[in-house]
Amino acid sequence: MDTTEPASTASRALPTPAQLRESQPRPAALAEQIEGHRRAIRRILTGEDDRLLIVVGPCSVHDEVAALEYGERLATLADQVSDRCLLVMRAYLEKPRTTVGWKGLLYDPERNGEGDLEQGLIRSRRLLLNLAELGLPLATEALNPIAADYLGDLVSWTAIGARTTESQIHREMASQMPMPVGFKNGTDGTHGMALNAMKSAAGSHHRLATDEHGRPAMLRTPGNPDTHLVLRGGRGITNYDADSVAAATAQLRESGLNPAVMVDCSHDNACKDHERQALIARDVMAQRQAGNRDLVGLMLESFLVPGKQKDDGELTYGQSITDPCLGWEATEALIRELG
Ligand SMILES: O=C[C@H](O)[C@H](O)COP(=O)(O)O
Ligand SMILES: C=C(OP(=O)(O)O)C(=O)O
Repeated sequence: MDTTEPASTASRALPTPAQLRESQPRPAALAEQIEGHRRAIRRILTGEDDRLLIVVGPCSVHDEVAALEYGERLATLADQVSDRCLLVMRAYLEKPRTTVGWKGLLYDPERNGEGDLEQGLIRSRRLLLNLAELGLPLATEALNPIAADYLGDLVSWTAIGARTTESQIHREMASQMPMPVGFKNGTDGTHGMALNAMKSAAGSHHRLATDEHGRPAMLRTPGNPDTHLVLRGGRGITNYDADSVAAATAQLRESGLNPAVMVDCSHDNACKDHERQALIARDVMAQRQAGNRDLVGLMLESFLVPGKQKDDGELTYGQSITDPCLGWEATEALIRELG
């Protein structure tokens, strides 16, 4: 028998979601703005609004100053293209890792491996408030269900990532979310599990969760009718081409689900080559122009400076430390061309 003691686990109390929200409240005008953004996204998903939904921004936020500068530029562009596109900024504070790695501003804001969830939560909420004040709708990936309780009131569109689409816990969480939710296809490139996720999230669940005061609670969820599929490729297979999109939308229809699809131009669709994102976006637009109105949205990973860098010394301002991103100039030119 192995008698080795497990490594000791240190515990640090955190503010409750209610306490954090109270210390950094969402003003009433912002609440109205966010509800308006959620409605606008829903209208695109149901086809009532023909504009293109574009979720665009850094793979991850590691530097709030650079994220805010990006947000300012995006807000200006969003106004200029608003007749054709609805731009939603990726403000991703939690990163799912294939094995291990930095998990995002929320967990380890100083990126020194020590972790500081209290500061991470405070800084994440402050950043979302500052970005929302720019008038931008915001997107995040909801990874830890408890984190969503601290930040979800500031978010207009949520992703459930490729690594968690099959998780019942995430489907239950999505079923309670007050905003549209995109389920990514799995990391193997198949989309069946995302369709199952949409069916599950549409229904009501009894969730074992915590309430806004951090107390364990049984929550009965209302079900979320505003979910959709995000095609992101997987294991060397891309799935943004017309045949793959047609196969996915046919299956969505057969399952009685909304056929509205977003193509993630990054991740396995781009084989992690950020420059391919523009080619993919143009291919999707050509499909739209050829009459495919099930294609309602695009996701782009984009930051101020193109590419990515290792986080092991002096950093280049505005460049990703996770997946490679399009730079600002290429992003702006591409978005002006789309729609
Ligand atoms: O979007 C970011 C990454 O693709 C995801 O977090 C996985 O990253 P990793 O494979 O580098 O851990
Ligand atoms: C992690 C992400 O995507 P995926 O779940 O598709 O890998 C992401 O969009 O940051």
